[in-house]
Amino acid sequence: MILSATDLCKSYGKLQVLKSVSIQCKAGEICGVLGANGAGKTTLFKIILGLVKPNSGTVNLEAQGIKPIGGIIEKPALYEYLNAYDNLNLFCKIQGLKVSKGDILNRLLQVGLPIDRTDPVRNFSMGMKQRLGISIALLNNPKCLVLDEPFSGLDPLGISALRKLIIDLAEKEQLAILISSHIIEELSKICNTMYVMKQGEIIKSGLAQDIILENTTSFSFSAPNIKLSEALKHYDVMYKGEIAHVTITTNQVPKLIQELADEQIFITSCVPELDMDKLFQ
Ligand SMILES: Nc1ncnc2c1ncn2[C@@H]1O[C@H](COP(=O)(O)OP(=O)(O)OP(=O)(O)O)[C@@H](O)[C@H]1O
Repeated sequence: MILSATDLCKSYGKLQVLKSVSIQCKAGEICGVLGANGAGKTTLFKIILGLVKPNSGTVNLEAQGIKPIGGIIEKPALYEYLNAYDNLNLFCKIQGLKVSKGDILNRLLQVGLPIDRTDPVRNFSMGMKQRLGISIALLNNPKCLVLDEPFSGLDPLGISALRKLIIDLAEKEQLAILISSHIIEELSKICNTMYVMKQGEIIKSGLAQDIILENTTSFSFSAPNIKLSEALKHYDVMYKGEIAHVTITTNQVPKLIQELADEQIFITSCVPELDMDKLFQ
């Protein structure tokens, strides 16, 4: 296990922000922390990064080297008036790294940044700033990367490009990556494991796929002739055009698809719909 945080507690005055939080992440794993605003995600990440001291509990990092962990909290801290190259060069100096011009250009390429952009990073899109932030976080080769709400403020294309970069870093570099978000769809597409946080406590944890399926109480089925189904009359169903929203558990889905196929209704898509109340119960 690269990262093991155990029984972390943190209070600000009377407010208990973290109540015995334990979390683990291994090499090559992308681990999501899902929680509503104020659940304590940023505080947890700050403690893991060593920026805030917990009242009790431990953070153990199984990594050698001068920087076992790197990360971005809230948004990347960049020198807005410098260009990407100069930002990276300056952070290399701050972190005591001797690098050539070629190394810096390679690092920009690694995170998919154009090396011909010489204008200040204040002109950069949020997605480009996140990439540069990740490049800075990766200096000195940490084994663990912590990204607090990395998708916030990005458009769908930016989200998908950043998702690809994060998956590559986990798979190719075998980094242990911790990501927070309050949007489950963002985490479900990228995480292997997931922790659900509510008011400073971990209320659920496990494989991301299992958590999603266990908390899915309805599916939407699409087919051009779905409204003609007799089988669906035996289910709790609501129609919207060619889509039927059916209250059904995951293990009932194959039977329903078979019943529909027997009626010559061939499903073109079947999408699980998470029950957020159940998820945060
Ligand atoms: N330095 C601080 N002093 C006092 N209270 C704080 C401090 N930092 C965080 N808090 C409080 O701790 C709680 C958890 O905050 P935190 O930022 O960790 O939550 P979060 O899950 O990251 O929320 P968000 O998704 O809105 O960023 C909030 O009630 C917040 O106001």
